[in-house]
Amino acid sequence: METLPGIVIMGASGRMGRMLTHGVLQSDKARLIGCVEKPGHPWVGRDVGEAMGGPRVGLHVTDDAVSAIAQAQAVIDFTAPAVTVATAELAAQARAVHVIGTTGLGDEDLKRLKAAARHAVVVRAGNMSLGVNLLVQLTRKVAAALDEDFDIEVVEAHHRHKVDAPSGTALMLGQAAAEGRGVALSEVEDRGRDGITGERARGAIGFSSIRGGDIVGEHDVIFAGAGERILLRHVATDRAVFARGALKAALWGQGQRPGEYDMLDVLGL
Ligand SMILES: NC(=O)C1=CN([C@@H]2O[C@H](COP(=O)(O)OP(=O)(O)OC[C@H]3O[C@@H](n4cnc5c(N)ncnc54)[C@H](O)[C@@H]3O)[C@@H](O)[C@H]2O)C=CC1
Ligand SMILES: O=C(O)C1=N[C@H](C(=O)O)C[C@H](O)C1
Repeated sequence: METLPGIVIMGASGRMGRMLTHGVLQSDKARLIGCVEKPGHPWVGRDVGEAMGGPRVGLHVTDDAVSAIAQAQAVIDFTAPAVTVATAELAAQARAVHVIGTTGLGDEDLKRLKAAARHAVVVRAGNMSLGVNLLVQLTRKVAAALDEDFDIEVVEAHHRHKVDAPSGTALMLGQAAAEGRGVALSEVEDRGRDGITGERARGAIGFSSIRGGDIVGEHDVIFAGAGERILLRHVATDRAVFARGALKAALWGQGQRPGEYDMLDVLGL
């Protein structure tokens, strides 16, 4: 069915790349037209189905991102900041929807994504699951309802291979809490406590990160007052929740005007 949007997966052999490849292959709403890996990766040149340990699917993994993306209607990208910024330029040239799950992007990276979004649809979120995006909205509401007598702490836990901290999700939750309180996150965030830190600053939003084993992704937002605590929690047990959200975003983005969007736009939350 040539009319279904053609999707390219960046970082196809990664933890998320495999989930995404599987998800698009299973979908009756999209076609998998490209799987990209970095030059020299052992999967390059192999059939992606076989590389994943299953039957052949007739699509070979490539390291030629330029040619793959030129044919795409959407590119799904859960890789690393430098790869994502380079991919944004290719997706913009192809006018393809760029769905970005990559976290750990810096201010300079974000500027370059904004530039790409002048020409194409860019959907970016530190977490693409329905549950976390709902939690973002709940966090904003609870933070707006409580004053600074309630201390806000965001605690996240991930697998031992994760390279960035705090997680992209923790930052989304911290941002929502700050917006609920009507303050700038940059003014109140408190990261990486160690040593004699002094008492907690009133109004601070604290972040803590746990890394270990195969934890998929867990996030708590704690509102700690005198004599009571409210805990909002999301636990991901299967990366398929992120892949489902990313595919939904790739399909939603077809026909949207160029610009920057997030999963709240996609999910209508
Ligand atoms: N927004 C969300 O819902 C989620 C975001 N993430 C984020 O996605 C990113 C990737 O996470 P994982 O899959 O766990 O990492 P991973 O390390 O398993 O996968 C990254 C893949 O990108 C590939 N890659 C590196 N350079 C490349 C290049 N030039 N071209 C093509 N591929 C290249 C690597 O070889 C690797 O296979 C991280 O930033 C993570 O935080 C992860 C899960 C959910
Ligand atoms: O690296 C991961 O694995 C995850 N990264 C995202 C994040 O940084 O929040 C989303 C999810 O929690 C898994």
